[in-house]
Amino acid sequence: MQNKESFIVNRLKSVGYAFKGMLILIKTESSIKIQVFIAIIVTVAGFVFGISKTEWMIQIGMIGLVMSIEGINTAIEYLADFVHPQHHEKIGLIKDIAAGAVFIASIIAVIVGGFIYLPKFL
Ligand SMILES: Nc1ncnc2c1ncn2[C@@H]1O[C@H](COP(=O)(O)OP(=O)(O)OP(=O)(O)O)[C@@H](O)[C@H]1O
Repeated sequence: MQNKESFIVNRLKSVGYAFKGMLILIKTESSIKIQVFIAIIVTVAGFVFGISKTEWMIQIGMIGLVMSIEGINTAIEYLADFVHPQHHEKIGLIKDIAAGAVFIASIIAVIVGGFIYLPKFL
């Protein structure tokens, strides 16, 4: 019983740490602030254009995809600066690849956004 309780307490603590990490990300990273702003704009657009339930699910999925990869990219940047604060070609490569992942997700999100909203104007 004690084991089960400590399991639940540990899970709750982990959720708390993850929540703290999310707040740090939103408070300190300018790129994620821009993404939050875009997420608000497309959410408002979703209501204005009355997008379908499926379109909402896809839109929310895209927002989650971009923001979560941005979070991982930020963590990689912090880790890279921590393990090697000096300028190094490999650190630059690691950071560029991590940023490339965000770029891929963002391009996909823009294309998906086009599929959702362009027909509303045509
Ligand atoms: N220590 C380093 N050694 C080599 N190149 C680096 C180093 N730090 C950064 N760079 C290069 O500069 C670019 C920008 O790095 P930086 O850490 O400022 O990321 P950023 O994309 O500006 O991040 P942010 O999301 O915080 O705006 C990297 O993608 C990399 O090409």
